[in-house]
Amino acid sequence: MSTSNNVRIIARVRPLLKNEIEKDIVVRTEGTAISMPNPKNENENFTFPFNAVHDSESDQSQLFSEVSPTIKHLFKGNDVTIFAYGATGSGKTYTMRGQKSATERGIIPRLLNAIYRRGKELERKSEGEITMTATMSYYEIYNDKVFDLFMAPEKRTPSGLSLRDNAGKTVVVGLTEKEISSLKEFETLYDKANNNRSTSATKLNAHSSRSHAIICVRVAISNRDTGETRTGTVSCIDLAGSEDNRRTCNDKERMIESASINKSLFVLAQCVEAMTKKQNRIPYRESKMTRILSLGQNNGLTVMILNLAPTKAFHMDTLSALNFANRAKKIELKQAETDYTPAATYSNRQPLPALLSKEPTRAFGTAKTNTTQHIPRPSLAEKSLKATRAPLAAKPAKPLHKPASSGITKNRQTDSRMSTHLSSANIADIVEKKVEEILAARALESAKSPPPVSADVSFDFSRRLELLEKKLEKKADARAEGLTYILLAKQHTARGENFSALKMYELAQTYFPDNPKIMKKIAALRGKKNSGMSTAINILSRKEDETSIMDIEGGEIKTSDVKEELYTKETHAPPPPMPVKKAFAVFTDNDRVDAVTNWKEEQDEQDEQDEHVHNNDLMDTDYIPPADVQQTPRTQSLLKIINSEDVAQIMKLRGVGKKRAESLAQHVRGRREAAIDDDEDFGFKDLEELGMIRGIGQGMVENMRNSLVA
Ligand SMILES: Nc1ncnc2c1ncn2[C@@H]1O[C@H](COP(=O)(O)OP(=O)(O)OP(=O)(O)O)[C@@H](O)[C@H]1O
Repeated sequence: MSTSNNVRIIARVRPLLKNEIEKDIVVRTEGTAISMPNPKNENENFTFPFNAVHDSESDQSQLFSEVSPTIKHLFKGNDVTIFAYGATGSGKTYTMRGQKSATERGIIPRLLNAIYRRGKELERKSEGEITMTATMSYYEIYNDKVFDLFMAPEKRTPSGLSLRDNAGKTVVVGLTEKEISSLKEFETLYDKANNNRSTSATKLNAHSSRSHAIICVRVAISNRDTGETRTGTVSCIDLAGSEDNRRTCNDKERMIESASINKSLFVLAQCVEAMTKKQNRIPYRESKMTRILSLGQNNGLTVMILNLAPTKAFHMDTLSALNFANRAKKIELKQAETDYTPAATYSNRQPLPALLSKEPTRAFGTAKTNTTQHIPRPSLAEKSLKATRAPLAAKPAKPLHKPASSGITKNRQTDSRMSTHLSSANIADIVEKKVEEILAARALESAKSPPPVSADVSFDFSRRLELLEKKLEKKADARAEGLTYILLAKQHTARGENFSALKMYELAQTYFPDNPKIMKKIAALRGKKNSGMSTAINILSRKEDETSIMDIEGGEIKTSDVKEELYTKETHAPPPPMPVKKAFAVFTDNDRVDAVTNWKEEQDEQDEQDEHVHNNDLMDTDYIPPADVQQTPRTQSLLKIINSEDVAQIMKLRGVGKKRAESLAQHVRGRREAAIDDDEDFGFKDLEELGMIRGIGQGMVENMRNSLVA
């Protein structure tokens, strides 16, 4: 047995696609590191070391050599998680699934192939004493709901399948499990199931995955002579792409999908951050995807493939993904039960730099070059196991055919022991978790055999469990929905769409009626309408091939380089006559996550007392611009013209033809019609909001604004 890190992060840069050109390449491989320039200052370079790096020349079989060593671990009865992370169009599906031809098959079919070969070899060598069975389940998480991919979409129940915790593992209740006896059988099932997956075309990828697809293969190795069976599960996850809605030109439905995708990736980032900071509470339960991944919860090996697109068009998304991976790299988990010795066939590798990496995670966009130093230190295996596990680490659930009272007594003992350290909210969590465990055990039992008529489980108790189960499900759904509104609100806030943000917070409030943070945000956003202060606005405008800062102050617009932090924060200023500085950054939702979490890091010390508020990470890290911002006269005139819905007036603005003017007027009309009260201020509130309209953009807004006399 040896000490080893349980998380390996491999970067993979995909080759150029037909429509991409060499001169646009910004991502370079340097041994086991990835380097790319700062989008704001090309003279600066960011460097990120990984366990291994695969450049565009590396083929599917070379990449698979990173994963194949985990099979040994799996056959010893341990769990393995392999996931692909990256922006839309960066090559996740290609990596996990691949193409039909033998050379281009991805990790999943190769893994299955290798499992079969190993199983057959074991059977042959042991002359039948050892046998292997493999069962497969395949599901997707779409809009935070779990759907069985073995089931055709028209047969799905809209609310999806529910999750239960069982002995520290998350179980998807009612999921089809199919035994697969040959590779051929696997391929037929896999192909058929993939047709049930939710994909759609975005501007960035014609077959973009809109869901997280998770394939689980349970491998059971049985010894005929001893009667012993060891079971390990490998989960392969093709995560949905993180994306910038403005670049993908997503419509409303796609935006909701994106909100959900980004929410789970947001929570994933939060989990990773919590693990790296060795926080006791890892918020993995906040989204279904992180719950199922159980990153940092179960004792297993994790291989994360960070897929990167090489060109400038993906610059920000790539930085965001690298930033995410940089955090994940710091995860140190329990000492592995077995050696995890990666294959030595690929040259671009480095032995576990993640374990040695000591540098705290830094935000992107700061002026310094991000080069990680490797400082050896002793293993923190045992310590970090405690740190990375949630304090409520589950004990195996008592099967229901045992006297119910014994299970309950035990739960009580555990709870009272913990209650000296935990808040009442956490105790409620424990109780909820225990009930879920019991329900999960029951779900598993009933899946195996028809429900026994047990004298131990009284009718009353069963009924109580059922009611609790229903209550929990309802609660989870409502909570997920409420969180989605909060996330949407955050996204609108990030884009300066305060009107829509307010609407979203109001919707969220119906799910969390007494939440003081939401109340505060609503009050701030309502108050924003009545603000009256002078402003200097920094707008970070992002175009396909250049990024610049525009300083708008008293009607003057000038372009300048970013000198300090890219993901700027709004700075609060005292009341008039002092001007308030508002820094507004237009960036992707993922960048937003980074920005929010980086901002949070700085605020952490001041905000510690605030932390207990409803234990809600989405709410805790939310950030609302100050309400006290005043617009310049020119901005006000522009907004007045647009909000007038007068096509003739709008057409007088520079660069605006009839079609565009009509479209702008129509947007305003739509907002007016959507307004709830007659006296509601429905018009566009600021330039950023205007720039977010499809086909307008910040450049056009600037143009229109410049055509007005100050
Ligand atoms: N290593 C590679 N070699 C050759 N082609 C690749 C490679 N990686 C990706 N591609 C191609 O790039 C395109 C985008 O890849 P893919 O669909 O896998 O992206 P994705 O990250 O899964 O996107 P999404 O999140 O939108 O589903 C596809 O045409 C794919 O065939």
